[in-house]
Amino acid sequence: MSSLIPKTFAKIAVTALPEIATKRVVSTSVAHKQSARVIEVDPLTLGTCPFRSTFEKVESIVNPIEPKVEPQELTKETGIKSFEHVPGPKGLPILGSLLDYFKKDGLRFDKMFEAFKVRSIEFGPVYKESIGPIDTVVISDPAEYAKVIRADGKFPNRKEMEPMAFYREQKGIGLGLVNSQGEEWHRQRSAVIKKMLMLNEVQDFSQPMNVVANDFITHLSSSRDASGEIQQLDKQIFKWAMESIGTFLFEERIGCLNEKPTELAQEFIDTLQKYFRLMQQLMYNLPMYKVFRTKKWQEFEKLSDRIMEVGREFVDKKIEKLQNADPSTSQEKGAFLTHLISQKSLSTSDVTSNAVDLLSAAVETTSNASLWCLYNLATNPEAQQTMFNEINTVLPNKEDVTPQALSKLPYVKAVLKETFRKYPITYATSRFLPENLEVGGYNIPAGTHVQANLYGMYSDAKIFPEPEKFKPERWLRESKMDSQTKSLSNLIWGHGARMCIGRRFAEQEMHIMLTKIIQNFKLEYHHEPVEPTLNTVMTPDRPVQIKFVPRS
Ligand code: HEM
Repeated sequence: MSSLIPKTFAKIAVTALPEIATKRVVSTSVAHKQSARVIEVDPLTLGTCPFRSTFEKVESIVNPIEPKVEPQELTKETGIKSFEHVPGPKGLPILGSLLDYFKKDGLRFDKMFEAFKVRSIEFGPVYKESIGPIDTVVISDPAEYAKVIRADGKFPNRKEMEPMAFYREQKGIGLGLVNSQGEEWHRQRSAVIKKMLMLNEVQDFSQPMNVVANDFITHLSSSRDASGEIQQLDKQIFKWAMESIGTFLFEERIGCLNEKPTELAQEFIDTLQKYFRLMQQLMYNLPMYKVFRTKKWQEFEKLSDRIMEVGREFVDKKIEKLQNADPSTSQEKGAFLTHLISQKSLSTSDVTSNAVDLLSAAVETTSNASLWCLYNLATNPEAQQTMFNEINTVLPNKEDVTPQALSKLPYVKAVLKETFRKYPITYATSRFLPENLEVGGYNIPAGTHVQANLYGMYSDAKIFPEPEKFKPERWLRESKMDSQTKSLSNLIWGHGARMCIGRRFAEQEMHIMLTKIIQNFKLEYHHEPVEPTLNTVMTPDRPVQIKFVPRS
């Protein structure tokens, strides 16, 4: 048992991208057994990654790749230093630097983004750290990380969300898009990608997003207390996020924003909130649940059972409806579940797993990103006024926020980008290298876990002058920022073939909702500053008490 402790802690410690955890991570050993081959890249399957296109034109990708040169030889021939020379904290045998995270005033797992920054200042733009037996290489130089992006293969490997994956394995349920790997992941992704990343498919959904956002404004208006603040604002935004993605996935309103949410909606919100909270606790703690069924695990299992059950109910209901539908009218535009069910490559269990994956990946991310946006706007009245003026010019009569209107609202988009820069909710990327790679003058062997230190890059004064200031202007077309630096904002969504599949959806729904909030309310903040902490994603460390003053 004692040997389990450092190992499992290490897994937790390096879980920088919260949607992910360790385990069946590296397929490089398999990759090495196969011979190198060139794979034609289908841009649709690959996904759109503007960051990638800035740095290179992808014509072909070699994956999986046979290492052509052994690390030592590479070092001798080219002067590139071997992996052993990568700087980093020394640490103890087996434990590595683990104890640094338990010292008084030391580094903290719930502030891993700060730990990355502190380490990179001490050890440089490429450093390695062993927390337990796992080596992680953290890269803080965008040009060096661009090499990792270029090396991203057709089947990029990332860490799993461990409790979620473990639950599904125990229950014999498909791992779904978030946690599956290799060809299995590709199969799932190919079935979903058209609906999620195609611009016109997502734009078709702007009208229902407007309806949900309008309901949210009504909900906020009636939730204001005597001082104009909204208690448990995070919970209210969570309801919006769930209603928005739920409407898209299940093709029907869930009822989260009703004055009295339906029983199912209320139960689903409570279940999901508890689920995320528990997931965080399980991810950032010893996974004793793998050894015996701890109390927390039993609770997590119960919540997961319920979530899968509700997902299954929605899917079954839809299947029944489709079976009874008139074929000439069953082609619903933008209907996501209908599309998934129609995919011959997916079983009903796959459909349920993917629907539940999308729901859980969508709610926590968009609700926290929106909360940070509102906080930034409330604490930066000038930026808020500029945003209001822009919205008022484009939509003087509070018309629907259409894709056409959004194309004329660059400042609204800049507010979201600047929010991600200040509070990168996914504060680091995660990849297992598919091939040996030179990064920063060191040879990093295939299979190594590497991460881009987004929080470090985004708060680096050499890259973003006055990083502590909230300045959406820096993202506008007319700003002096070079295009390579601008493209860094894309990394919040990951990169390459495995970048966030909900990106277009998330951006559109957040742009619409934020536009409507600023149209209807002036935001004020009269409390102590809020600090970021990790709660699966980067969240405010206390309730955000924003005053919502209705605009006349
Ligand atoms: C603020 C909003 C969001 C952010 C910042 C975000 C960020 C990310 C990141 C960084 C990844 C990992 C990408 C990689 O490894 O390259 C990811 C994956 C994923 N995201 Fe998002 N996400 C957001 C919203 C959403 C939404 C709304 C959905 C669903 C509608 C979604 C569904 C997913 C899924 C399914 C994956 C796994 C994709 C795969 O492995 O193929 N996300 N997201």
